[in-house]
Amino acid sequence: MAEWTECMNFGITIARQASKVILEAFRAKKDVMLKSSPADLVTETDQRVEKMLISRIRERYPTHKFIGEESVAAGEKLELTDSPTWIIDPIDGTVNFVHRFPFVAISIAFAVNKQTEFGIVYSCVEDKMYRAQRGGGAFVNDVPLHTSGQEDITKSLVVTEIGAERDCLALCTMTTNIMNLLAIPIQGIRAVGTAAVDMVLVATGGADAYYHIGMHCWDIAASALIVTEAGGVVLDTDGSEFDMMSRKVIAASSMPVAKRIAQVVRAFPCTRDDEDPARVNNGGHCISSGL
Ligand SMILES: O=P(O)(O)O[C@H]1[C@H](O)[C@@H](O)[C@H](O)[C@@H](O)[C@@H]1O
Ligand SMILES: [Mg+2]
Ligand SMILES: [Mg+2]
Repeated sequence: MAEWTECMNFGITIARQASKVILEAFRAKKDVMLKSSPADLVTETDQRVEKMLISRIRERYPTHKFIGEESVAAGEKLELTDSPTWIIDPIDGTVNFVHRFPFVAISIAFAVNKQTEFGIVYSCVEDKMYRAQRGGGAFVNDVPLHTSGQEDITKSLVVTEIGAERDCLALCTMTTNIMNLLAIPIQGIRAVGTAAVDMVLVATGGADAYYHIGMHCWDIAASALIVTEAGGVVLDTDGSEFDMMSRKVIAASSMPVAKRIAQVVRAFPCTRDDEDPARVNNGGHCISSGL
């Protein structure tokens, strides 16, 4: 664990540097581009911040590998090997960034032998630095984090996102999931607009669970470790073992809450992050039945 502390501290330093670029652009006029749907946005700042993070890391750790959201969007192969790999979302919550909705985060995970060794989520506008090292606990601005430990789904506040999909199958699935959870009943549904912040709220105890279908490894790899190091549970939406490439996740305060959500929530078909998007006729996005 201590072996990667120096890397994590470097990640924290460059996240703070990148945040300055994001906050300066946050207030400025933005040129917005679309990716996989009318709600899947990217700006020049997303691309610039990712390039800045990767070049600074590469300068210090020339043998390390990268999985970056915008590098993959530009055609780079998404492959997690046993090599030390930085998994980066330069701006998580780009729709929020474009609208100046004050929740945008930099998410940086670091994996070796396909196991996440540390995770950093920097919520820039809030100035909250969430971090965790495997086996070392979870912290926000150096204060220890613990989940709520809630085991009763009827006393739970659940966070989710509608995501970027706008096809009928995805929208029907997402809204049906929300309706079925509310009918249990749970005490509320929230959506912050950034998967990374949604998920670290479970680590803070401010939410009792988060689930989502369709996000990517760079959205959640860091926050998944932060949740487990805060005493939480992270599973696939079908209740099986979490796999950061599956694009389906439940993060919860306890196993009973996680398992209860897995009983209710249904996923729509999604290509895995590590599947060749060329094999899928919609550019690697979640498959729509065209209903
Ligand atoms: O803002 P980005 O990095 O694109 O990540 C968002 C993702 O695109 C959406 O589909 C999810 O619903 C959000 O929670 C992610 O933050
Ligand atoms: Mg993201
Ligand atoms: Mg992003």
